[in-house]
Order: sequence, then C-alpha cells, then structure tokens
Amino acid sequence: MQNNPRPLDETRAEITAIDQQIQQLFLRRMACAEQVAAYKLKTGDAILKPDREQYLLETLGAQAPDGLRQEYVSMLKSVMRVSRKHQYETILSCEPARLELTLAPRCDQPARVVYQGLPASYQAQAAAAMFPDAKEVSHVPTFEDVFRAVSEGRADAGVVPVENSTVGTIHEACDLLVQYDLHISHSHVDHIYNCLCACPGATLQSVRTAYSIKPALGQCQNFLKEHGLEQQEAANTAVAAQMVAASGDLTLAAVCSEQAAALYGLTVLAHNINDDKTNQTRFIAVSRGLSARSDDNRISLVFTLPHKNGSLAAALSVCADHEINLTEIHSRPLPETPWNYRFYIDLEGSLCDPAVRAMIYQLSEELSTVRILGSYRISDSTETR
Ligand SMILES: O=C(O)C(=O)C[C@]1(C(=O)O)C=C[C@@H](O)C=C1
Repeated sequence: MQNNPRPLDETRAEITAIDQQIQQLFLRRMACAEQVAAYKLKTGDAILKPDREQYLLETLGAQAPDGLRQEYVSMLKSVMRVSRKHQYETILSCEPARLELTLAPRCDQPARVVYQGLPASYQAQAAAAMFPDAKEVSHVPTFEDVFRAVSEGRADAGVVPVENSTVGTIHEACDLLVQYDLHISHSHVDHIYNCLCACPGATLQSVRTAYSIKPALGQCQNFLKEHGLEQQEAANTAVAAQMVAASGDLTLAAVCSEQAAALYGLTVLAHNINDDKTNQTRFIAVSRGLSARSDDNRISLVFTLPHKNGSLAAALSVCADHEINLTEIHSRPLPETPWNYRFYIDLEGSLCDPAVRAMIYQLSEELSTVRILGSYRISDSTETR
C-alpha cells in the first residue's frame, strides 16, 4: 500500500474513464451475443455452452496475474451470464413458443373446496375467506388427502398453510407441492390468534397438557413453558379442541382459535398466547392446471441444482439479472440423495411478464429441473411479503 495515496477525485476520474472504455467493449461483446443468438435461433443450438465457457475461463484466467485471477474469473463469468440472458431474451422475443407453458383458465370461484382438519380450524377460516361462494366445502384428515382430493378431481381447490411468520415454512405442504402435479392459484394471509382453551370448569391451574398441531404449539412456546404445560401433538387446532371437549378432562387444554373454542364448547383460559403478537400464516389454494393473469404479483418455482461450487449463487443471479425481485427462498432435502437439496423460491411478478418468462426460460434451460409451482395474486392487505 502507498503511504501517500493519490487523491480520491483523481482516481475516480480514471475509474470513470476506464468504465467508459469497458462500456464500449461491453456493447461490442453484446452485439456479438446478438449475432450468436441469431445463429442459434436459426440452428436451434443451445445457448449455454459449458465447454466454451470453461475454455475462456481457463485460458484467459491463466493469463491474469495470481493476485487478481479470482476477481477476473468472477467478472468473466458475470459477462457470460448476461450474454446468455441477452440471448434468451432475444430468442424468446422472436419465438415465444420456446417457453412451453400450458396455461389453464383461473377459477376464482371453485365449486368444491377442501381443507385439512375440522370446521373452525385456521384452514377452514382461510378457505372461507378465500372462497366465500364455494358450494361445497369439505374437510379431510391430512394435508396429503387435500392434494389427493384435488388431483383426483373430487375437489376443485385445496387450501393448505405454507408458511407462518413465527415458525417458518410448513414443510409438509411444500413437499406435497412437488409430489403432486398441482399448482398454486391463490394465496391468503391471516393473523393467527391462538388461545388456550379447556373444558368448562378448568382453570389455568388445573390444566397440565396442551394439545395442538405442531406449528401452533411452536407459536406459543413461551406461554406453554411459563405455565409448565406438557405439549402433545394433534392433527389440527380444531381436532385438538374437539378432542379436549370430548374428554371432559379438566387437566387437558387445546391451543386453538376462539371460534374453535366456541364451536366445540370450550372455555378460553388465555387469549392470544402467541410469542409474537403479529403472528400470521400464509395459506395457498392448489388447483389442477397452471394459470396466470397479468395482475398476478407472485410466482413460485422449485428447482434442483448440480452439486457444484456457486450453483445457487448463479441461479439467483439469473433472477437478479432479469430484475426480478426474490421474496422468499428455502430448501428441502432431496430424498435418497443425502446433502442435496431442492430450492423453493418466490418472486415478484406474473407469468405474463416478458421479463419473468425470459428468466424462467433461462433457468429451465440451464438447470436440470425447474418447475413452476404457480403464478398468483397476493390478495390480503395483511400480506406484505
Ligand atoms: O459462444 C457461444 O456459443 C456463446 O453463446 C457466447 C457465450 C459468451 O458470451 O462468451 C455465451 C454463452 C455460452 O455459454 C458460451 C459463450
């Protein structure tokens, strides 16, 4: 390092001049990318050419000085990534059918809606808020039953929770989204106010055990621990309420909504016992067939990645290059391949946006498995994500 560094303005003036030169070179390079795109449009050749990229990275990388090789290679990778982006956009604008999307009409008023649990569960409340005019609303014992009912055509939409603001992702729903060929068509966020409820005559002193579905227990950990309550899992908050009511046992309590307490004849011993008073859950509706509308503002994708250095960063950079904002990412382990993951991402936009389509085209060409889980509109004013 120099003891008397050059004044910042002078160095910045030189940087600006260099950046102008780089810009000229960049424009020439992108003009080449357009030529390549025209050639590949005609020949149907793939845009991504890993061998060619590897050759450039190795030969040009070897010419860079040791202390700057990594920096140079990173820059060259970015240049080639945006060169591909430009090619995908160019080709897709000429031939939109390159991105094969079979779209079904969106049904905002499904006749038959199914949810897991029992009436007065949070899912039941979400289903009613999402589809108030449904002709037939049914409930089934498990999340998988919801997916099965929709896939087999016994229901037109299934409502499941996917994420809670306190305990995070509801993994089972995410796994089922991959196992079943269904798509997210609607999304809804509800505030969740859990209460401790027990049979009439019970008190906070008499209850010993709290029953509920695992995420609901997770949302009330501080309260349950402070009151020394043993925690037992039930299939659902409303199932827990019904079970406690049927037992008549003054030592048992359910963590459920006020509505569930009222429906099953329980007394509320403590209102809003959540650790986080802003506790909210996001529900989705799944339907058969992928649908899209121009006023959709969220897209969900799932993909797997090669077990290679930088592959997740490269995939996310593709989203950023197309200026598509990422709102959520999480991963799930891939069964039977330890330490390999499936990635779920939520992005802002609609499948009708040309930029979103170009991004999906690039991802689906460059990653081995990309599935569009849905394009939908975030409907509730509480839904900020
Ligand atoms: O040479 C090609 O086939 C190109 O498409 C050009 C280019 C590049 O920008 O250098 C871009 C994408 C390929 O993966 C390899 C190289």
